[in-house]
Parts: sequence; C-alpha cells; structure tokens
Amino acid sequence: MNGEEIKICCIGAGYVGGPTMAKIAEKCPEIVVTIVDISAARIEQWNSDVLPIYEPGLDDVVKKCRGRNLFFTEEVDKGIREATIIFVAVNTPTKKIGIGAGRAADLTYWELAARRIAAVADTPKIVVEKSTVPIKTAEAISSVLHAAGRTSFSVLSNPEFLAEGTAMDDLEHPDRVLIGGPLTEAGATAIERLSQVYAHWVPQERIIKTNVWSSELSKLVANSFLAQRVSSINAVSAICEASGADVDEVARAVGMDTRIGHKFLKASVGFGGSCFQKDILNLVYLCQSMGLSEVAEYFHWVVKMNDLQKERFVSRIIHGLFNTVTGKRIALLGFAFKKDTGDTRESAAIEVCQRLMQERAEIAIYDPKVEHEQIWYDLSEVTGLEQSQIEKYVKIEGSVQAAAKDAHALVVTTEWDEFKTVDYRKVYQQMSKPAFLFDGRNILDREELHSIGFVTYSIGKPLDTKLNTV
Ligand SMILES: NC(=O)c1ccc[n+]([C@@H]2O[C@H](COP(=O)([O-])OP(=O)(O)OC[C@H]3O[C@@H](n4cnc5c(N)ncnc54)[C@H](O)[C@@H]3O)[C@@H](O)[C@H]2O)c1
Ligand SMILES: O=c1ccn([C@@H]2O[C@H](COP(=O)(O)OP(=O)(O)O[C@H]3O[C@H](CO)[C@@H](O)[C@H](O)[C@H]3O)[C@@H](O)[C@H]2O)c(=O)[nH]1
Repeated sequence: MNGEEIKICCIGAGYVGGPTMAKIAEKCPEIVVTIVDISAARIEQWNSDVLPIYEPGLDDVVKKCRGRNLFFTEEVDKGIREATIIFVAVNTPTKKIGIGAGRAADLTYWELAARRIAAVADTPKIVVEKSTVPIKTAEAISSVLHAAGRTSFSVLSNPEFLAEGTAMDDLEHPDRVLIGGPLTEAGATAIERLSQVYAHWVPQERIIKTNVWSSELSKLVANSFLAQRVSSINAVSAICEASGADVDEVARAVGMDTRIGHKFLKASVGFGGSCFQKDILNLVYLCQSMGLSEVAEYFHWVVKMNDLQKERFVSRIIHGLFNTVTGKRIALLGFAFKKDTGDTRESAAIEVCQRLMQERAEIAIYDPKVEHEQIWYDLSEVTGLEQSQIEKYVKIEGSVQAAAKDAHALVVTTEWDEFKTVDYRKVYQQMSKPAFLFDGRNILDREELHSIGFVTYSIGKPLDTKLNTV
C-alpha cells in the first residue's frame, strides 16, 4: 500500500472523531477525510452552522475544510469502502450489565464497527483504534476482521490524548503521537503509513512507534496518572482544611520541584469528564482479571478519593447552611465537567445537584454553554425522575444574577472565566442573608467576597470562622 494515495474514513463523529479529523483535513489538504456516524442527527449538525460540540477554534477549522477535503455523512459503508485508512473513534463506555459491569469497557460499538468493516471492505485497509480500549482489543478486532476473509487488514493502536476545551490546540501541538502496531513487516509498513499523515505537522521525534499492547496500555496509564494527581491534591485539600494550611500554597511549593511539576495540581470538587473514571475502572478491571488485586485496589482508590471529595463538598454545603438545605434556594454555577466545553459527562455538578435534591433544596442552575435538554437528561438519568418531577426542585437560569436571586448560597462547580468577573456586590444584595459562597474550583477572590459579607468556603483553604462545620 506504500506510496498509494491515502483516503481516510473515521467511524464516530463525536468529541474525538470530529476535532481530530478536522485537524488532519486542515493539515493534509491532499487527503480526503470522511467522517461517518450511525447518528443521522449528529451528522446533520456537523453539516450545519451549529456544530454538535463546543470546542474553541473548532468552528473555524471545520468551516475552512468542510466540502473541500472534509466530509460528514451517514453513508458508513461507502466511507469504509473508499478509504485506505479507517479510524475507529466510537464510544467505549463502562459496561452497565453483565460480566465486569461498572468497571470493564463496553466494546459493543467497537465490535459493531469492526463487523461493518469486515462486511464491506474489499480492498486492504489499515484500521486504527482511536477509541480508548482495554489491552488486547486490537488482537480481538483483528480476528473479527480476518474471519471475514475478504481482504487484508493491519490493525494499529493510535490513542488520542486531547483534552476537551483545549482540543484544537492539543491536536496542533501534541506532546506525542503514539502509534502501536504488530511487530511484522506489514505492521511496520502500516505504522509508517499512518505516521506519514501526522508528519504533515508533528515533528518526527514526537511520533512514538511501539507495539500494540504497550500503546493500548499507555493510554489507560496516562489517564490514571493524571487523575491520580487530582485525587492526590484533593486528598491534601482535606488535610489543609483540618490543619489550616492552604492547598494552593502547598501545590505551588510542591509543584516547583521540576520532578513533580505544576500541572494538574488544582484542587477541586472532583474530576469529571467521560474518560478518567471510565479508564481507571477499566484498568482496575484488567488488573483484577490478571490476578493483580493489590494493583487494582491501588488504582481504584483514585476513583474512591474522587467520590469522597464530591461528598465532602456537599457535606460542607449542608453543614454550612445550618444542617438543612430543605426549601433553600441554591445557585449552582456551572454544569459542564470543566470550562470551555458543553460536555457534562461525569460532571461533579450532576452529583452535587442530585445530593442537594435528596435534601430537598431548590436549585437554580446557570451554565454558559450546556444545553438545557442535557441538564434535564443528566438529572433524569441520575435520579430516575421525570423532567416534570425534577422541575419541582430545579430551575435553569440565564445568568449568574438570575440564579442568585433570593438564593441562600452560590455553589461554583465549573471554573468558567465569566464567573470571575461577576459583580458579586450586586449579587450579594439580592441574596438571602447570611449569604454563602462555596467555591468548588477556587477561582474566586475569598478576601473580596468576605469583605462584601459572604460566608465563604473554598476547597483546601483555612475555614471561614463563620462557617458552621458541625
Ligand atoms: N472525549 C474525549 O475527550 C476523549 C479523548 C481521548 C479519547 N477518547 C476516547 O475516544 C472514544 C470516543 O469518545 P467520544 O468522546 O468522541 O465519544 P462520543 O460519544 O462523543 O462519539 C462517539 C460517536 O460514535 C458513534 N458511533 C457509535 N457506534 C458507531 C458505529 N458502529 N458506527 C458509526 N458510528 C458509531 C456515536 O453515534 C457517536 O456519535 C472513546 O473511547 C473515548 O474514551 C475521548
Ligand atoms: O488540576 C486539575 C486538572 C483537572 N481537573 C479536573 O479533571 C477533569 C479532567 O480534566 P482534563 O484532563 O483537563 O479534561 P479531559 O477532557 O477529561 O481530558 C482527559 O481525558 C482525555 C480522554 O481520555 C485525555 O485524552 C486527556 O489527555 C486527559 O487530560 C476535569 O473535571 C477537570 O476540572 C482538576 O480538578 N484539577
């Protein structure tokens, strides 16, 4: 296949498929990139003026390339047939039922995509795992593909490391591109072919070529390490609150050790997002299946610590508000799992909201990007209630000011920049007194809020003497 024209098809037009393929299309104008998806609605949105995902810088790239060498279509079979390289970027959520439920990755969508490729491909293909998958998935997928016996396939692992909110920049300047392939001549040729695509803009020394299993495992380990740092600093935040130390000062001092570094040491209400918890649980399950129960338990604590952090935050709110939030209006600022995305998957805000609903609080939510339907959907999923029942407790508002009206407390759950520039003096005036502020992201100026009159709580900071803690 070497030297032949490259034509790319990507199966899965989601948070990974959309941005990664848009970047490839931008950087490789001679390569035709087609993104296919079984969701007609999603494809329609990708072809419209309002893209299905919010990601800074994405609109410009899509508008520049769409119709030139970037295409979105429901025609999955055609896309597969015409491509020489097929990326698979379908979702791989945690299994909900059956063996490994609650931990193992659900590979149903992956297998369906592979079976479709096996059924329709009639010329040699390089199949690239872009989704995050357990070790040995490439091997299993290879057997599905080869069992069809219609043509030859090389299966490569090429995990994606982009983070939401910074995806376009991460894709433009990746720390590394990882390509794993079989240790055969055909494998080496396929790796070379895929690396030619990235070489359009990624320096050679940043393209790592390795074997498939190391590549698959590296993705799970990278996310586990990142999440572990967040859980570590969150564990430290509990020590800080108990001892009067300041978590940001500790993070600054510790992070200045170049062996440790500053990044990913921001204490918070807890990590969210579609990947961290899912990928750690996947690693835990793999360890358990290999008989490595202590190793499994070690990584499992990263998730358990995250759950504890969310619960600790909710307890601070309830205790702070004199041990009852029943009937009290609470303004929840932010619903996305981090700033600069409309994604709410595993967002800490969902759990905070659910717990406050259990306590019969009235919640007023404001998020600058999350769609209202998404909020209703998430709350229905987590509570098992219909939207009409949830509406008895929850309102969605259009600004911080509107959410804060008559509220007893402001609760910051996402670190949106616009929350930093709000006039909190005005906000304070229209709140019930005493007015509380629980900053789950440590983005607001405590001293200033204190001088306005707020009783404040920030993660891992010395406790406000007016905050009820018992
Ligand atoms: N979201 C991230 O930031 C991120 C980053 C790195 C890696 N990943 C991994 O990438 C994978 C995809 O994640 P995502 O966030 O893009 O998911 P997503 O849910 O946003 O997108 C997946 C898309 O695949 C489509 N799909 C599912 N089965 C299909 C099939 N058989 N044929 C055609 N289309 C199909 C779905 O309709 C959906 O549009 C996951 O394995 C995830 O762990 C995600
Ligand atoms: O110091 C920190 C850093 C992050 N977070 C939280 O951790 C979660 C995850 O953040 P981030 O990693 O920035 O976003 P993701 O889009 O989930 O990206 C992670 O997951 C992706 C999917 O696998 C990987 O590709 C990325 O490399 C990896 O960073 C969010 O809730 C953040 O608010 C903190 O609380 N403190």
